[in-house]
Amino acid sequence: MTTPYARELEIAQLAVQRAALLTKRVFHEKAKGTVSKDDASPVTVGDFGAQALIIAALRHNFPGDAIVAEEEAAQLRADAGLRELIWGLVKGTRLEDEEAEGLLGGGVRDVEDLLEVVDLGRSEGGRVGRVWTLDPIDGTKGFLRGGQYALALALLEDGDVKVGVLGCPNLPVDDAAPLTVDIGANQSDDEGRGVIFSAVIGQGATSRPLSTGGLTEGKNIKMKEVTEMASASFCESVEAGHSNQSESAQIAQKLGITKPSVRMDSQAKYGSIARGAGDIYLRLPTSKTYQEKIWDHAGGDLIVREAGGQVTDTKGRRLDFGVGRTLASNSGVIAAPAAVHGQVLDVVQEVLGLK
Ligand SMILES: Nc1ncnc2c1ncn2[C@@H]1O[C@H](COP(=O)(O)OS(=O)(=O)O)[C@@H](OP(=O)(O)O)[C@H]1O
Ligand SMILES: [Mg+2]
Ligand SMILES: [Mg+2]
Ligand SMILES: [Mg+2]
Repeated sequence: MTTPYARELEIAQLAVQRAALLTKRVFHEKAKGTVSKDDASPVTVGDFGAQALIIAALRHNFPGDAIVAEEEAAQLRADAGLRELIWGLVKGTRLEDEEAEGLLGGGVRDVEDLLEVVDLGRSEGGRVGRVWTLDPIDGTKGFLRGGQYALALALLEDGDVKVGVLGCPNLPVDDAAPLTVDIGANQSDDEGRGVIFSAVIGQGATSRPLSTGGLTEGKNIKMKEVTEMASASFCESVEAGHSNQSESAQIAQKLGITKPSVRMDSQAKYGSIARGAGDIYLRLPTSKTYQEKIWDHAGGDLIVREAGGQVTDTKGRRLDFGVGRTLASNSGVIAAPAAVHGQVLDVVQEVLGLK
């Protein structure tokens, strides 16, 4: 019998690996084709290009599955220059290994098809059936700033995360490399950087170097044991608008944490704590109206849980990916080693006045 989700995992990892070739090219270009979305957040030719390449691989391999992806083609339909720029990048992006490229299959046919594949990610999600969540560049602000970013892909089945893949081109390959605090900019994908984190439900979590060809061998990863809070630190967002940083400082103080938080963009935070390079990921709501998006958390949630962690919101509920495109029934995120999650949750609730 084959291992459950083996094919989904292989395709997801290869699709992320191929799309990372494109995002790395854009990362090194000064002009990244940035446009502003309706909510004033940025999107680049890298986001659109990576979304097109990953969805083309899913369309070919799993034609019946629904896809919930972050970007949509409306802005490309209105801007011929922008879509030609993206098409130029997409058509030239192939894995160096022909067998791996063959497995992905299909590809994007032409500019018209580019718009079509991007818009295949408009599913409303939900509690029934197979749904892929895709964030082609998670941490676009980090990507623009020269910080961390991630290509994030996950498979939900009936609302549960079954497969999670995070490609992090700017993180060290070495699982034991310490996280540096000055991590909000000046990151690179030089030699020794670029990693894919993956997990399948019930099968543990792995990391492997991001390659330009086929998949390299993976290693199992585990969260670090936190024996005393004084030696731990939080891993948090860079953008002050994405997580309440003054409340997290109070929580750290109450827990006896003295080290400064490691601020890092994107789901690279989940990957970093899953491999034991960081300890605890905290994301505290900044507004009552913002709803977290499922593509910002699905992959990271499974990778951390499969590495020995627990992930809940600030009310202690598991993240619910089955309610649509957002985590409408959750508020904030606490990801920590299972043994200390309860202790962190207690203090979070005390500071937020939730108990
Ligand atoms: N107001 C608000 N509150 C919370 N979260 C928000 C908010 N606005 C945006 N986002 C989402 O944050 C995603 C990036 O999260 P990060 O934790 O990496 O943020 S940060 O860049 O480190 O600050 C980012 O993902 P990308 O758009 O893929 O970059 C957004 O989806
Ligand atoms: Mg995101
Ligand atoms: Mg994104
Ligand atoms: Mg975005």
